[in-house]
Amino acid sequence: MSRLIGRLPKVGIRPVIDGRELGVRESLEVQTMDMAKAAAKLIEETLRFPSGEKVECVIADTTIGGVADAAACADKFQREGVEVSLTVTPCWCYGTEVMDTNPLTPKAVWGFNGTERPGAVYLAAALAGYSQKGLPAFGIYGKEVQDEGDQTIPQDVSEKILRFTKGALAVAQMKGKSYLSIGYSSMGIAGSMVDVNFLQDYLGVRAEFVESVELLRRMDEGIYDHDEYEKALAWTKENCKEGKDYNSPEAQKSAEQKDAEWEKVVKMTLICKDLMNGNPKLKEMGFGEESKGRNAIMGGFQGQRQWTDYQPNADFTESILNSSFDWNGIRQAYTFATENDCLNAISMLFGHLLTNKAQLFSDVRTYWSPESVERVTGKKLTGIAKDGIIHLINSGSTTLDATAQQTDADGNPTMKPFWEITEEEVQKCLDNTKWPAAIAEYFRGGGFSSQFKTKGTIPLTMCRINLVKGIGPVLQIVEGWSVELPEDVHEVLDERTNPTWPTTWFVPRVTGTGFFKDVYTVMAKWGANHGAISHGHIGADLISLAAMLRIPVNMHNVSEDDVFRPSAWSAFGEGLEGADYRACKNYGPLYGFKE
Ligand SMILES: C[C@H](O)[C@@H](O)[C@@H](O)C(=O)CO
Ligand SMILES: [Mn+2]
Repeated sequence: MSRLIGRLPKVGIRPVIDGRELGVRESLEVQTMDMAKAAAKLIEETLRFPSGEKVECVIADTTIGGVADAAACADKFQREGVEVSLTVTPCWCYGTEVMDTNPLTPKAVWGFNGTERPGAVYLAAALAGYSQKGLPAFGIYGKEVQDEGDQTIPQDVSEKILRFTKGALAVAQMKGKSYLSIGYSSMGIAGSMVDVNFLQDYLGVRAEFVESVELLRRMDEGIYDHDEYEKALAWTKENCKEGKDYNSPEAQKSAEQKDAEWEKVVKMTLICKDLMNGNPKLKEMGFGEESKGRNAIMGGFQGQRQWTDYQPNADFTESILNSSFDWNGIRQAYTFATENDCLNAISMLFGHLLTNKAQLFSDVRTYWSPESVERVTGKKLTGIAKDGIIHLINSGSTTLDATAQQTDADGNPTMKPFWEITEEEVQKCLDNTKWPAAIAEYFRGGGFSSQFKTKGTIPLTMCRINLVKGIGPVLQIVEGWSVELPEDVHEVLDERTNPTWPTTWFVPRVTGTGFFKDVYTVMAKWGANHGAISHGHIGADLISLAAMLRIPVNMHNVSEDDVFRPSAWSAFGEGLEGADYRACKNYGPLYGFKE
């Protein structure tokens, strides 16, 4: 396994019970503990961290029948590094006496839907207590009544347990880590004006700043692993084939200049990794401070313009970091934004922590109506693309995994967590990517952009956090699919924009109403120039995660049945989206401590 940084938070399971001894408690001990064990088994057998390790659960030493038991459990959880709390019970318990009062731990309560003992009544009492005390908790209650001895976890319950746990673990993994800003504001892009207080208050993430000149210093002074550099350069020459040079003959660089640029972009990649997470090799070389890194769970590179006017762009660096492999083999993808768009990096991090997969970073560039496509290509869009497509494209930062050259068990194109990716699939991702010289009018300093197109049809979810003065952060989410256009249509559309960059043709799932009226409206409602795109339909997971972080969702196309938020959200009224805004405002940022 290849963990990038940090501790692995554990999931604490709290079996709560009716505390009345001499009959009631004793009769429930086994059933209650068994529920805890079943929940732990489900979580441990299903969930993994993006670094590949299995998620670990910690069960309280005893069932919890009153406040003394609850306190003993809280102590154990603290000792064991528990940062997520799931309470389970089949019976009546004393609501606030057995509750978990840690305000920073995301919480859920699963009340067994049976008839012999009132688990659901306890759930209602518990959730009322959590609401009254301002500690939002997710309530989990199966749709169908189960018999007393039934130890299975129904499908609807397991879905909710896993959705809650994935989101809560994402919250816990971010906490205490850093966003590493290399350079600062890029081309006036608001998302690159890193908002230190937003990171701190909402995510528990600190902002770390490094001036890009540090890359020059480390290159000039040889502060990188020289053996790794030789290996990386050889691998790059072997696997990263230069594409067509689209520059005018006068603007084209010589082969020697290009070779020198390749050497630089490879060094930049090594150095950015070291800046994020450190490297023991540097300590051996006498650079103790540099060897430590910045504890970064994500980062971004300004590039444009001061750096790129002068030096090769970081497209290679960004694409390789965001991929699930490099010269060292198959590994966890980094989360690394181009144009230092911190808000897009956070959106990518959400996707990465929820799916364990590498993420795409794109400009949400062009809405192509069927009419426009027909006008410029003479061809009609067909299949799922028939009502229009959105061109996702950007220099740098899109993972090479997004070539979608990996396959699932049924042979369909997909993107996978790194531990499921094979060497052959890595090779196919690389073989389907070319590296054309950067367009000189944008990138005077040169460099190489990754050029590929995403295979269709794979399910995708695009999301994006935006900061809105007066509200704070809001999250937008759109589920859809990649679509592959016939080569002649692709070429005409691609050549009109920047053919040196990676393209994903995206079809959002539209509903005919509101923000999802049609493809045009989805594009028109997008809140910024960038989107973070994850493989899979993960809108519901993102919605639950956003609620944990008190970030309202301003736009999504997830079915109402799949929207799962803390039970207190129902107290803010019936319209789900308006209630989400009111609830997030009421609770405020998770780490926004005020006097
Ligand atoms: C080359 C240009 O400056 C691009 O980088 C620009 O179109 C963007 O990506 C803006 O987000
Ligand atoms: Mn961009």
